[in-house]
Amino acid sequence: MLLEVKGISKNYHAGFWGQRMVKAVSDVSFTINKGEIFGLIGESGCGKSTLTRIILGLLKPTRGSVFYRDRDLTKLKKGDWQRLRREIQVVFQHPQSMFNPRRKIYFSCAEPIRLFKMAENKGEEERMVAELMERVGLSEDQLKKYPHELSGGQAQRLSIIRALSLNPRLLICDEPTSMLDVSVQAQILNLLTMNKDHDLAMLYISHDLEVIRAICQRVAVMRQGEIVEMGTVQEVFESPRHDYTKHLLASNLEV
Ligand SMILES: Nc1ncnc2c1ncn2[C@@H]1O[C@H](COP(=O)(O)OP(=O)(O)OP(=O)(O)O)[C@@H](O)[C@H]1O
Repeated sequence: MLLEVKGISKNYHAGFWGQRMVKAVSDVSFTINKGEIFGLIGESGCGKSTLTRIILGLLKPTRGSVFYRDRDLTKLKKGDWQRLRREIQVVFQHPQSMFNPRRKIYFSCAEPIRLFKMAENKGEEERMVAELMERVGLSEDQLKKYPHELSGGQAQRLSIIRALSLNPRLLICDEPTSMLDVSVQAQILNLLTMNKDHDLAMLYISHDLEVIRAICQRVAVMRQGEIVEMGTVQEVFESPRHDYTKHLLASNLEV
């Protein structure tokens, strides 16, 4: 097992005086195995972002633990996180947020190479960046551009390749295709799944049932902060047990 989310709950204090309590996530547990793609389906506001931020150590849970290779991520110190950052990468819905808007694309592509001291010298760094560009099918001219000059699909392809270039063990994908055209979505999914044989595990968060069905092995359905159903993709899609899942599948609506 690579990741174990164990009894995670998160309450927020809302309202002007913080007197109202919002239960954003309630007692959520699941595991992700090495190399597995685990899907999390949920409507807007069900607590997906809160959960993602807890796994990434950006938010402390009210209760529960997140074990990554037997270490509790909720108790890690900053220095320990720096070492783990390379192993746990994330791809967001808005790829532009991964790039520094004032620096050219080259800067952002070379950033992880510099951060993790992956290149011996400038020449090697440039070769590594050029290789990244080739892997996503973008010309090297794009490196001289600024992030806002890239299309959403180009930016997402780069953010994925940038994350994968660090050879992470876990990739958290938070609605990576929801802002993109259908034609571009397929490219993104190909890029994500081409690394399948490299033991890369993924937490794939989406409201797109078709995508989840196509790429995941197991799936959890989340509603109002709780997991209402979990199983293999076959179990959940072919014999759903919970009314909410049945409703989602029957209406075949995007959540
Ligand atoms: N800082 C906060 N203070 C108070 N309530 C919050 C806070 N952040 C989130 N919430 C509430 O917690 C619940 C879960 O929010 P969260 O952002 O995790 O959901 P989500 O599934 O990621 O939604 P979306 O897809 O729209 O981002 C929502 O009801 C939200 O209003």
